[in-house]
Amino acid sequence: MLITGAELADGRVRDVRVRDGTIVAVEEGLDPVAGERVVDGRGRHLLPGAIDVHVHFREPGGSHKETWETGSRSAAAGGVTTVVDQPNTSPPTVDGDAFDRKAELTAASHVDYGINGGVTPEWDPDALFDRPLFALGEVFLADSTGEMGIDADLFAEAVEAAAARDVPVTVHAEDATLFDESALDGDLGGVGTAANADAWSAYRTAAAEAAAVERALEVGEDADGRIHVAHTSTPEGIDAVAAAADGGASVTCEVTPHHLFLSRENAGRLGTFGRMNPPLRSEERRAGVFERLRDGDVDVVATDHAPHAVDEKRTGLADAPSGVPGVETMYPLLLESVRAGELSLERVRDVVAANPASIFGLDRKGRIAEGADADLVLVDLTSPREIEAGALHSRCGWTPFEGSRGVFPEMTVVRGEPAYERDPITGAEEFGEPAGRNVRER
Ligand SMILES: NC(=O)N[C@@H](CC(=O)O)C(=O)O
Ligand SMILES: [Zn+2]
Ligand SMILES: [Zn+2]
Repeated sequence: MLITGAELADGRVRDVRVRDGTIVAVEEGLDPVAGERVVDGRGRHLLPGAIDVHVHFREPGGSHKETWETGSRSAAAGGVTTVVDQPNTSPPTVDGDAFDRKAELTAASHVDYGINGGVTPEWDPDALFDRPLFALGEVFLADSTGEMGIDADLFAEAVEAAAARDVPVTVHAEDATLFDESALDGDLGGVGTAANADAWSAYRTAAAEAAAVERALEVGEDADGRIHVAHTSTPEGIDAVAAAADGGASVTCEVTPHHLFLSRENAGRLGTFGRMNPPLRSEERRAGVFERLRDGDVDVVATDHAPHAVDEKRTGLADAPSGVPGVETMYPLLLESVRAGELSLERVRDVVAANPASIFGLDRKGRIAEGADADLVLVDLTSPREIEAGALHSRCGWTPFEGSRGVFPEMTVVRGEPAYERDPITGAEEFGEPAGRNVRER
């Protein structure tokens, strides 16, 4: 495949040649060779495929919410070429058998993947570390979907075990002792009202995140381990990680599209569909998180793609499961911010591709350069579309970003094979055969 005349994130206009799944040339004036497919990239941008280090594809155990096939289809259509699946499936990915079972299901994946190992009192670290594990995580410091919250001692033990093998630990940082139980008492205004939806944000406080981030950083430092804080939802959490990193610690943080683009002001519209952990924050905190993305303290944007069925989300606040889908809309929303002049394209490239690749040691991924895997996304920054659930591919069938604008891929390529293509003229879509490969297999 030869992609001609596309602009790269740094402004260079280049032809990119792909052979046997690898980028073999990034040059000007390349001529097609016999039999080579030529893709006209003129007027478009060519970007590295996103590496989404935080998804919940729900299998095994939750196939009515999402499957490896539907989740990875959604990823490909959103320009995500590698996903990392989290362990709160059923059974949880905490031992060798559970890991192997999940690994079999990934045969349906349209994109490359990593499988994380989880930590519960029953976990089997030797069996997990023996396998092509992506990383530990998310390790839950408080209960979330799957009730995998663990205590301080087990957390320290897990971080030490990972540090001994130089494996990073992705942490869900909330401290349940600092949740405000009173926020869930009394009259919550009934299902579907703004007061009802907003109670979740009042309950799972910003202070609970800050305290847990501090604890994770301390434990990481004591063990000389590598800590990656998942879905950091507050400026305070991001600043704590940045300060520790400045002090020389091996720590990074991730933020989600929902904490960047939604706030408690959207609670009325979203109702229980806006319930997730950590919860939506004030508009002021949301703006602070976005500022830190723009200015450099945020290392990674990852989706925490956490699909639940519509009828599950429609129950009352107390019963609705936490989590929102997002794997297909992350790159589009960020690219729309680029189009609007709010973020630079290089910054977006770094947080979705280059940084996750370097933090998690994916040497062949996250960049457009000779010798790298040909994981590529072609986009037309002049053509945003309105986000509609009906046009997305997740099995869950809804999105918290309904009605927002996004710049969606024209084409997504995984190791040289088209995983998704949209005909810009007819709008018709095509998906390639499942091609996913464990990024730790090599
Ligand atoms: N974020 C969520 O609210 N839910 C996630 C679990 C998690 O990431 O905490 C899920 O798996 O549903
Ligand atoms: Zn989490
Ligand atoms: Zn998660």
